[in-house]
Amino acid sequence: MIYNARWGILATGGIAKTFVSDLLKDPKARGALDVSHTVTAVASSSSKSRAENFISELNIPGTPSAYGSYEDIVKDSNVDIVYIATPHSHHYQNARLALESGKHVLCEKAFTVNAAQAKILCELAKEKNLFLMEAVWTRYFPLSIQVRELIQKGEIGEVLRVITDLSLGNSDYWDASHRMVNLDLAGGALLDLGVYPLTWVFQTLYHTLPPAQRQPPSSIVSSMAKYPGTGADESTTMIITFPTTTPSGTSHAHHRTSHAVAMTAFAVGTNPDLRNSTGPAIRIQGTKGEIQVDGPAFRPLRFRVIPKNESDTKVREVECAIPDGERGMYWEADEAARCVRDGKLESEGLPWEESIVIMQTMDEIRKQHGLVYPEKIESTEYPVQL
Ligand SMILES: NC(=O)C1=CN([C@@H]2O[C@H](COP(=O)(O)OP(=O)(O)OC[C@H]3O[C@@H](n4cnc5c(N)ncnc54)[C@H](OP(=O)(O)O)[C@@H]3O)[C@@H](O)[C@H]2O)C=CC1
Ligand SMILES: O=C1OC[C@@H](O)[C@H](O)[C@H]1O
Repeated sequence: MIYNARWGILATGGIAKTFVSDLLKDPKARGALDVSHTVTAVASSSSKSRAENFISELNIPGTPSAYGSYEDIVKDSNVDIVYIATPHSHHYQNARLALESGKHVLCEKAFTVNAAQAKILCELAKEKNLFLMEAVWTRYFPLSIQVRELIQKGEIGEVLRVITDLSLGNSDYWDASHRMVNLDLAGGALLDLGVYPLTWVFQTLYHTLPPAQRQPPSSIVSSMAKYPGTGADESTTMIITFPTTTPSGTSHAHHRTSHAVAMTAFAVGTNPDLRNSTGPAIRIQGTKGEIQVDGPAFRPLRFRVIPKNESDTKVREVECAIPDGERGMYWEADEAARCVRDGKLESEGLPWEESIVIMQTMDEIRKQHGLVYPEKIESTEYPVQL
C-alpha cells in the first residue's frame, strides 16, 4: 500500500518553489514505491494571491487551498505535514505554530537560531506525539547514505580527519536587507551555509558511531570575519575535535582524537566555478584511505574512494547523478512521509539530538565572536510577532 503524505507549504520563496517542484515528481521514477506526496495547501504571509500564484506557477495538481496567513494553513484538516520555508529567524515561531496546532513538521535548515529553541521544539514534538525534522536534504541523498555505510564498514579504516567546505565565491555584495546577511533574519554564512560543512563533519565522525557512543565535540576553535555593514558572518572557519572511540566503544589506549576543519565563506569559493565543481569539497581521511566527495557540499553528485597506496585496491569513482530538472529534495520528503506513516517522531538520518548538538556547536562559534542576533529572534518566547 502506498502512503500519501498531504503537505502544507508554509512560505512561497525560493526554496519552497524548488521543494514543491521536486515533491511533484513521480516517486516511482526514483524507486520510491511506498510513498507519494500531495500538496494540499500553500500559505503566504504576504497575501492569499501570492499563495495562489505559487500554486498556478508550479502547476500544483488537485485543488490545493491558498491561504494569506500561516495561522490559517495549520488549521487545515487536509494537511498532515507542514514544510517550513521561511528565513532562519522565523523557524522557531513557525514550527511552534504548526506543532501547537497538531501538525507534523519538516523545517528548513538552519533548524532554529540557537540550540535552546531547537530543544523546545523537540520537547514539544515529543509531548504532542508529532514528527519533527530539520530539512537537511543532503543527508538523505543516496550518496550520503553510501558514504556513511562505507565508513561504518571500515572501508577507509578509522576516520581521523575531515576537511569540508561550502563557500560561494560571490563577486557581488548583498544589500544589507538580504536574508543572507541581515541579522534580523538570522543571516550569515554560518547558519545558512555552515550547516552543510557541519553536516559532513557530523555525519562522518559522529553519526557513523552507534548512538550510545556519539559524543559531542571536545573542543571547538574558530575564526570569523564579519560582513561589512551588517555584522553577520561572511566567513567562518572551524576546527572541531571529537573524542575517538573504537567501533566496539572502548577508548583508544592512546586516546587518539579525530579532527575536522569546516569552512564557509561568501567571497571566496570552494571551487572558483561552483556550478561546474569538479574538485573535492569534502575529504574524509581514514587510516586505510580517503573518501573524497565533489562539491557543492549541499548537492554532491560524485565521490571517490582512494585506498592507501600500499593497498592493491584501485581508486573507485562513484557517480550519483540526479536527472536534469530535479534537485534531489524529494529524498528528505520521502523520509518525512515514511516517518509519519510509521508513527516515528524523528528521523534516524538526523535525530533531534544531533540537530541540537549541531546548533550547540554553532552557538559556541557565535559566542566566540560575539555574533548575537536581535533579542526577539534569539528568544524562546512564543508567540512573538516578528
Ligand atoms: N535546502 C536548500 O537547499 C535551501 C534551503 N534554504 C533555506 O530555506 C529558508 C528560506 O530560504 P529562501 O527560500 O532562499 O528565502 P526567500 O527569501 O526566497 O523566501 C523566504 C520566504 O519566507 C517568507 N517570509 C516570512 N517572513 C519573512 C520575512 N520577514 N522576510 C523574508 N521572508 C519572509 C516569505 O514567504 P511568504 O511571503 O509567502 O510568507 C519569503 O518568500 C532558509 O531557512 C534557508 O536556509 C534556502 C535555500 C536552499
Ligand atoms: O541551503 C542552501 O543551499 C544552497 C545555497 O545557495 C543557499 O544559500 C542555502 O540556503
